[in-house]
Amino acid sequence: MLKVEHLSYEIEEDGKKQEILKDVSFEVKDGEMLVVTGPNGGGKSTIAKLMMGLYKATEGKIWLDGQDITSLPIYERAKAGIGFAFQQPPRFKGMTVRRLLSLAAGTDLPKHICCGLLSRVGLCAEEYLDREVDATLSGGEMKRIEIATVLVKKHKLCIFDEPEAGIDLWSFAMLVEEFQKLHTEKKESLLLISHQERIIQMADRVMIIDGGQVTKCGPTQEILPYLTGEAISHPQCLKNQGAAV
Ligand SMILES: Nc1ncnc2c1ncn2[C@@H]1O[C@H](COP(=O)(O)OP(=O)(O)OP(=O)(O)O)[C@@H](O)[C@H]1O
Repeated sequence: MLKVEHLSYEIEEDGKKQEILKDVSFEVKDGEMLVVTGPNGGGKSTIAKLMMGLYKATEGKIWLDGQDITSLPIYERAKAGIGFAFQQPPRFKGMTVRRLLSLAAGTDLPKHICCGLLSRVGLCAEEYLDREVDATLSGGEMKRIEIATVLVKKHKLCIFDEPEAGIDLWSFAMLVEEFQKLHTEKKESLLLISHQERIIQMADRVMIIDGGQVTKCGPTQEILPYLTGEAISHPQCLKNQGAAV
C-alpha cells in the first residue's frame, strides 16, 4: 500500500518561494486504482514526480508497504517496486526499443516477449524493435513504448501520468483494456493521472487536485458528478466544497 502524509513541495524562483503542493495526503491500497484528476497546473504531475523521487518533498512522508521511501533516490524507489510512465517520456539516442524494454525488465528479453509487449500497446512489433528511442519516434509512439516499459514486469505500484496524451483513439482503446486487465488482476496498485472519463470511470477512487491541494477524494461514483456536471467548468466551486479525503 502507498501512503502519503502531509506532502508539500515548494520551489524558489528569483528569490521568491512558491508552494506547488500543500499538505497532500492520500492512500492507494493494495490492488486499488486511484485516478488523480483536476485542472491544468493543479499539481498532478508534481505528485507523480514526488512519488518517483524526481522531486524532493519539502515536507511530508511517503510510505510503500510500511517502508519510509521519502528520501530514497529514484533507482531505489524503482527497486522498492514503483513503476513509472512519464507524461513526456525521455528519449535515448543510440538505444533501441528492444534494449530499452530489456533494461526495464532487468534481463535480456527474447524477441517474442518484446513483440508481445509492443502489441499490447498497439505497436506493430517488427517495425519498432530495432528503432532507436530518439527524436524520430512520434510523441504517441514514444508514449506507448514508455507504457510498455512499465508493463514489462510486476510492480507494487504503477504510476501512469496522462497515458492518454497524444495517443490515437484506436490505441487508446487498447490501453484502456490493458489498464482494465491490470486492475482486474489486482496484483498491482495503480495511480493514474488522467483527464479521460473512460479512465476515471475505471477507478475505485478519484482524487481531485486543484491549486496544489486535494479538493475532493472519494469513491468514483461520488466524485464523477463533480467532474461531469457544473463543477468542472467552475473549478472554484470544487474549492468551495472543501477537502474531503
Ligand atoms: N520546477 C518548477 N518550476 C516552476 N514551476 C513549476 C515547477 N514544477 C511545477 N511547477 C508549476 O506547478 C504547477 C503544477 O504543475 P504540474 O505539472 O504538477 O501540474 P498538472 O496538474 O500536472 O498540470 P497538467 O494537467 O497541465 O499536466 C504549475 O503551475 C507549474 O507551472
